[in-house]
Amino acid sequence: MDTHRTTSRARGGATEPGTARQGRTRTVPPSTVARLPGYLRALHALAAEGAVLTSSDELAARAGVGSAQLRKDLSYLGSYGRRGVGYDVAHLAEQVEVVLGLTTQRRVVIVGIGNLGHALANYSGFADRGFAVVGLVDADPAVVGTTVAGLVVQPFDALPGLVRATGASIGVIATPAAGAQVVCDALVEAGVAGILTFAPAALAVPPHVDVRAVDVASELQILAFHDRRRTGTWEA
Ligand SMILES: NC(=O)c1ccc[n+]([C@@H]2O[C@H](COP(=O)([O-])OP(=O)(O)OC[C@H]3O[C@@H](n4cnc5c(N)ncnc54)[C@H](O)[C@@H]3O)[C@@H](O)[C@H]2O)c1
Repeated sequence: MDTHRTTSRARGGATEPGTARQGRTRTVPPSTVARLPGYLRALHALAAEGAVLTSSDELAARAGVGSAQLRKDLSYLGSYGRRGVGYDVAHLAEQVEVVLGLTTQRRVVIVGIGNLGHALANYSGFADRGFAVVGLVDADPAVVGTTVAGLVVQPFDALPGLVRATGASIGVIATPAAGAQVVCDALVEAGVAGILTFAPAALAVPPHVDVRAVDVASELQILAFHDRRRTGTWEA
């Protein structure tokens, strides 16, 4: 995953609330923040299987990281596990959720209801992870007014009112790259705190807004690079 023009907030990682309350402010590094969703997914899977405790080896294996890395990451949360006992699955999941800001449900507006926008709007997995898709917007009159995933697609000029009325704090951009900055500006103007963009374009945002960019083609290019290096085919 590639991130364009992230803000100092995104670059600086997250502040762990428990430590701030205790008078110490511990910053969780961005690389650790990026691994926390994987730990949370593994913890939820363990909980669903009825596990009460887990070891760092087991959790690390499920999350696909080394156990030393996992222990280091969790130490930023003030969670060290108990020697010979391990980690309490429910408690650790709660700690990770607090750090990731998942204790309240986040509302999401999707702009661009084409192939990708449809798939995202219909994806049931967001609700399980603390996100509710509350609004859909498109610029094409043929798309506006249609119902997707139970929501009526709104016109572009309805975006500010929609964000305010729904209390959405995250905007997802699933438009072509050419229109992405205009959509980004409208989302910022409407008051969202974060933007997830799938459009392959660098976006400029003010410092109080975080941007995450999912650039699938770039990820494929990186895989191609590694494949080429492995097979030693460097010449064109
Ligand atoms: N479809 C995929 O699998 C896929 C994969 C990776 C990345 N992407 C990227 O995601 C984006 C969307 O892809 P897609 O395949 O869904 O495209 P699409 O053409 O099917 O849909 C784009 C939608 O955005 C709407 N739109 C265009 N300008 C707009 C604007 N200013 N405001 C509101 N709506 C606007 C269009 O009317 C259309 O409905 C593209 O940037 C694409 O590169 C798509």
